Amino acid sequence: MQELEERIQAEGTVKAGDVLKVDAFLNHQCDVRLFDHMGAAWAEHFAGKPITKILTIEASGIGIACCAARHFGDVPVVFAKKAQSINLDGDQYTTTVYSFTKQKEFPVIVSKKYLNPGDHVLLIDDFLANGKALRGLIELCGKAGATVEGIGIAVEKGFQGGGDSLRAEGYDVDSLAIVESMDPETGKIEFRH
Ligand SMILES: O=P(O)(O)OC[C@H]1O[C@H](OP(=O)(O)OP(=O)(O)O)[C@H](O)[C@@H]1O
Ligand SMILES: O=c1[nH]c(=O)c2nc[nH]c2[nH]1
Repeated sequence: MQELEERIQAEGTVKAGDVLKVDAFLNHQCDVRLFDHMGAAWAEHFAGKPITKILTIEASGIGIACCAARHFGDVPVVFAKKAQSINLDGDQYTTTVYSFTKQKEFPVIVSKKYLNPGDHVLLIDDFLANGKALRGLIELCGKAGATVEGIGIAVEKGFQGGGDSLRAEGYDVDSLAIVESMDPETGKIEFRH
């Protein structure tokens, strides 16, 4: 998606440790017009799939998933929580996920009320790196008996391999920008096309 690549080139910075910082528009300050265009792009890619629900993971996926839902007939958006809460009641599907940016394991929790065997799920997230977050969401869908119809990602870091492993397993992964390489010394970012 040209618009997203241009924003990354213009406003993204490359940090040590394979971190791309795009918090000016994607995952701290949020450009909802861009999010809306991203939702439209996924709707075009996944047209014809019987999507009944969007599933994401807190925190950064939530805003993007909500904007995307407007392009999928306002299907419900469910976000997996990364902490237990007194506000979480009843039976839950749970697993654990290693967080790339926080560098520790988190529980990942969805109430059984909000993920069901009849659901055809589109997974949405801001970043795909090693694929840990998506593996967690896929596991929760498996536990619920829900079908994963596809995966929509804003920025995939292709060199970390998570997306390619999922594609090799047959998942339809639509990443709107795939970073092939990035250099913290020069700041140069190259995309896969
Ligand atoms: O493919 P992976 O290696 O799993 O990396 C991608 C995940 O990392 C980030 O989450 P993180 O927990 O770092 O932070 P967040 O709270 O900003 O969503 C991002 O939002 C993805 O969910
Ligand atoms: O802002 C972010 N930058 C990254 O490089 C990254 N990788 C996973 N999650 C990420 N979030």
